[in-house]
Amino acid sequence: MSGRPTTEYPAYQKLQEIYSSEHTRLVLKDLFAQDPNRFSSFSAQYVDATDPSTTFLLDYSKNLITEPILRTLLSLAREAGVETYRDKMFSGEHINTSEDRAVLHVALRNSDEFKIEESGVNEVADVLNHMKEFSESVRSGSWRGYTGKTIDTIVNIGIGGSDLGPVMVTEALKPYAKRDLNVRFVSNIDGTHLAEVLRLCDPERTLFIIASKTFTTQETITNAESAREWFLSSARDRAHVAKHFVALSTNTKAVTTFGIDNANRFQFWDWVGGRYSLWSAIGLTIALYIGYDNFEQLLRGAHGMDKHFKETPLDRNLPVLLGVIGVWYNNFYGAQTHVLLPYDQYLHKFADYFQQGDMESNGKSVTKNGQRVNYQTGPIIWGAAGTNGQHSFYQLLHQGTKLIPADFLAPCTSHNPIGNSKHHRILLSNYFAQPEALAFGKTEEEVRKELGPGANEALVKSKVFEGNRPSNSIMFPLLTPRTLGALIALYEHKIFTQGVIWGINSFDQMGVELGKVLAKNILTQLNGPEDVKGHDSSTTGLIHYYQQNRRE
Ligand SMILES: O=P(O)(O)OC[C@H]1O[C@H](O)[C@@H](O)[C@@H](O)[C@@H]1O
Repeated sequence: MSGRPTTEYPAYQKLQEIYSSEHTRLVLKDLFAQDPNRFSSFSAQYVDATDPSTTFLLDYSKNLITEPILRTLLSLAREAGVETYRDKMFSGEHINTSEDRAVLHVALRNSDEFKIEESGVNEVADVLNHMKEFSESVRSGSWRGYTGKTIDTIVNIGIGGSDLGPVMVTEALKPYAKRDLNVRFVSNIDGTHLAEVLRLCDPERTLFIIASKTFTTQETITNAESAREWFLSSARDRAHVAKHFVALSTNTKAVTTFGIDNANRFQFWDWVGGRYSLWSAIGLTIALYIGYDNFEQLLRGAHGMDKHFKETPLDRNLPVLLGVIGVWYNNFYGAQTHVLLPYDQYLHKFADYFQQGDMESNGKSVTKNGQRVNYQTGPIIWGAAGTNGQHSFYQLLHQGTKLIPADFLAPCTSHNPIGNSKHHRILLSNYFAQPEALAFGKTEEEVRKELGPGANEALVKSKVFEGNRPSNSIMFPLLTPRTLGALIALYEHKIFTQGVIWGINSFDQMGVELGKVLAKNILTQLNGPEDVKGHDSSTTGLIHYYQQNRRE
């Protein structure tokens, strides 16, 4: 994150040479045949230092790497200053230079271990207590709505980082949830989202959580105002808002203006980036759903990974290993995307979550010093829960023309062992089979043998799997709050590592601004064709079409 283009580091140039001279010889089948110990050399077990039951295995042996390549990739991380910038982050230095802010999501889950000087850090424990008290009163039924009834539905209104984290985690940790409490999410400005959720709510028993770091986000404020209107059409008296609306925000003034009691505001700070905020007050919906103690376990799990990232030498540092291996494909093999494939239905929002986490962080094309990069930065992140993907897009993973590095994740034990774990064994057999098929493929010779003499030539070719498609596999005993915390932090620090290597600022998001500004202007021009001014002919034509065809 020094802002130096990554191509200037000696290790980068060395990697370029290695790639040019060796990549045709990097064949997984051969690498495994040559080294019977490849799995043990290229895998590692993570164990939380204070809770050995929080553990996972990372197998990175099915990657197109050798020891010298990995060593050179780690040299690149060192030359780019990953260790220095990691320490700067943990000590509260303002590494988000464009916004002059510290980057301290690690302080939100710090059980007092790392000493961090930054205003607000000493308030973290108070906010957690506030969240504990509040979530316990709602869950126990002592918090009552305006007619004296208990709360049975939480509606989280927020977008981006104020939505995706709570959505992903409440889905992932459903087995720990209070099942008689419904959680619903409204993010999209499309009135359909709010309308369909409100249809499921009883105003006497619904609690709205207005989640917005800035409390100025158009979608969230508009949805919150409409929700308040809906609520007041039953409750009538504005004084009842206090029992049904709480805010999670850094913006005290805007929350008060909205009419939310200061006692019902949960504070956080500008050093928490939206996409790193589920650990802050933004996690209130999570605490309400799974209980504060489980929320705390989630924080502890992340803290364990923070310690690992901070203290482990780079060659055994799991986020760093994932980061540099990703750089290898992204910058040398020209891979454009990275796919996340959790074989756990509870993790079905994992890829959606890390689309923001990764793409908003590393989707940048200038360095921290303002120089246009002449190399690739953040990959396109996508994915879906296994085995569904196998029946849709895996065809392209196996036989398409693109290289798509993949991460496969799975629990050894299911929370739902129905049929004596029959389902889970089938699920896992697929989890094991897919990376194997991707890596080792199926040769023409094997296909011929299978089809027998005289087989149609085109058919033979179409059944060949070239293989040599890389993947990481991550396995954990059970998806617990603590394990999930560790896994999320693993990916957060991977993203950090890559951002430092690419010399970009992973912590601002200027790219979301332009569209917002244009939309505000266009909103004032939608009445009639005479209002539409200052656009290209395409935009003008589209707005005119809308004006001619709307039925309002
Ligand atoms: O929480 P807020 O302030 O409503 O922001 C919601 C989202 O807005 C923008 O799209 C970006 O800044 C995101 O990073 C952020 O998560």
